[in-house]
Amino acid sequence: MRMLLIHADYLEYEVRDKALKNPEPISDEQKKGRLDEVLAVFISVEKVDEANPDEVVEKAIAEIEDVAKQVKAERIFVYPFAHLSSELAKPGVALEILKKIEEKLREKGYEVKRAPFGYYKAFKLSCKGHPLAELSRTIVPEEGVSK
Ligand SMILES: C[C@@H](O)[C@H](N)C(=O)N[C@H]1[C@@H](O)[C@H](n2cnc3c(N)ncnc32)O[C@@H]1CO
Repeated sequence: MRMLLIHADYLEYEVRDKALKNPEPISDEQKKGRLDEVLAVFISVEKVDEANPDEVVEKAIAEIEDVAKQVKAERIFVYPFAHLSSELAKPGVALEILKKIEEKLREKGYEVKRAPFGYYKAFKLSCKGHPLAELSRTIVPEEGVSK
């Protein structure tokens, strides 16, 4: 999994066209979204993650929470982003992993939004520009370690 983490004044998106034949079904309300004072997390789920999705979710939560605490962000925007890797996981697996990340961050008390999966989206992002405002993380499941 590849993550780009941007601490921002705001992130807003608007759904445009389908980017997959069967994108995630969404309500009219989900066609636009915005969060202010947010840690935006752009995530590419990778093929290697398919070996142990639960472990990758746990590691992603730990990394995201570590950065959120450092930048004192209480809102997190989980943003599916297929452009951080050339070895993408299948859409079905990727969506399940992204949903689990969203749910677990919410359980930890963060205000969380997740941008719709499987669409082209316009977005506006206002990066704060401080030294920790732009970070990236790479997460891989342990080789062959079964739970
Ligand atoms: C296109 C661009 O504007 C938009 N931002 C976009 O990337 N859309 C992606 C993700 O929402 C999702 N998607 C599919 N596979 C994956 C994956 N492995 N990991 C993350 N997202 C995925 O499906 C879309 C097409 O790849």
